[in-house]
Amino acid sequence: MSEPLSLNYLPTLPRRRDWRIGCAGAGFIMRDCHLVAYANAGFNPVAVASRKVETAREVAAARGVPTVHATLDDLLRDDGVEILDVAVPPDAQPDLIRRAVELGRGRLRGILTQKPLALSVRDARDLVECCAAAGIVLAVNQNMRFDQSVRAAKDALARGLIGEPVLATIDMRAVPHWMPWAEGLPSLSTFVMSIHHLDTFRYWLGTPDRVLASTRPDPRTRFPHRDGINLTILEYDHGPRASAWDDVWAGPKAAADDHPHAIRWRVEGTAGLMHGTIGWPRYPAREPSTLDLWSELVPGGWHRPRWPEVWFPDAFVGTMAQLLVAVEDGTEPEIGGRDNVETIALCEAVFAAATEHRVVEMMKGEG
Ligand SMILES: NC(=O)C1=CN([C@@H]2O[C@H](COP(=O)(O)OP(=O)(O)OC[C@H]3O[C@@H](n4cnc5c(N)ncnc54)[C@H](OP(=O)(O)O)[C@@H]3O)[C@@H](O)[C@H]2O)C=CC1
Ligand SMILES: O=C1CO[C@H](CO)[C@@H](O)[C@@H]1O
Repeated sequence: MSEPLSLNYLPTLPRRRDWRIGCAGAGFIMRDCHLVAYANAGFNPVAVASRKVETAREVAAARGVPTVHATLDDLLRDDGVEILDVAVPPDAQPDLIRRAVELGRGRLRGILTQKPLALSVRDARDLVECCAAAGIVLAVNQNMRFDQSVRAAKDALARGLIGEPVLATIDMRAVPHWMPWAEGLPSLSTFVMSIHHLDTFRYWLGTPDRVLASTRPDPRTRFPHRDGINLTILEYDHGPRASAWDDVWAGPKAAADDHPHAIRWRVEGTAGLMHGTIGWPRYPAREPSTLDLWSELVPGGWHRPRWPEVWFPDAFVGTMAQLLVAVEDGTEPEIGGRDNVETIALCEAVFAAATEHRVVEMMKGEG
């Protein structure tokens, strides 16, 4: 093996680390990913609220957040909060954001929402317009773009290291832990899990021109749902094809003892190829994602750069950083609400293609 290839996989950090962040939601992702990452990065969460005050109290004590508000509305009214960080169920998020804009107008500088921004393009677009009209920067925690291997692959693509992209695939054989709020959502795996992979394809290759998809329920998930295992093909008129197998069943769990769950990705180009793994299925163990690259343009055979950071929780530095940088520079965030509207549109297209058994054409520039 040759010298490690130097790929840019880290986020750009803001000049100020002490932006005062208010945390709306205190569930798994806020407690174990957002707040852990912010502590590591030296960010400044000043207050937290949850639906139940006890949840917020526990998280504040565990993660050292100085102020607990009794209600979410109290947090949204907190004059000391400059940046709002939202992590509540997707069907509760739009109303919370609208209320945050109403109560934070003239004070709040930015909002970071969890993915999906909303469960429909219509709602997502409305949130973008509502924040823009109030002068609040809207960014989305669509954080697979900050998975270290996904980001490094984007750098390799942008530098033309594998030539023109031909085929990209993501093969997921892993079991997400659905939260209770997932029951009753209009879509399960498309908007909660596949969205990561669909957004990654958009990040690497852009928005596709059309979508083919198939879905079936997941035998492990006991509540009624339409989209469980998702099989998706994306077509780009300029050439590339992308495909994800989001196998959230992955066989009986006991079989995984000898054949561990995994997410593998691969991108082939006219002058090279790269493939990698996503370490998340081993969470909470810290297993870094990986990338191996071979290119006609980079001498030395296979390159296997490695890094210590992991997607969960380290990538959550990047999603907050992109918002803070945008607020400081007066620019659109790297993953702005407007961009995420197009990912929601892609989720809608995949869900329609799979459930209505038809090829769906994408409208570009949805945001
Ligand atoms: N980007 C990523 O990689 C990930 C994103 N997520 C997203 O983060 C969000 C939260 O997920 P997660 O932390 O796993 O879920 P949890 O169920 O662990 O936490 C949910 C949080 O939202 C609150 N909540 C529940 N229902 C409502 C409601 N109707 N209105 C307002 N608040 C409510 C809960 O309050 P209380 O407990 O006090 O009742 C709790 O604070 C989801 O949108 C999910 O899609 C999740 C995992 C990974
Ligand atoms: O990455 C993820 C892992 O699975 C979760 C569901 O359990 C998703 O919500 C999440 O975004």
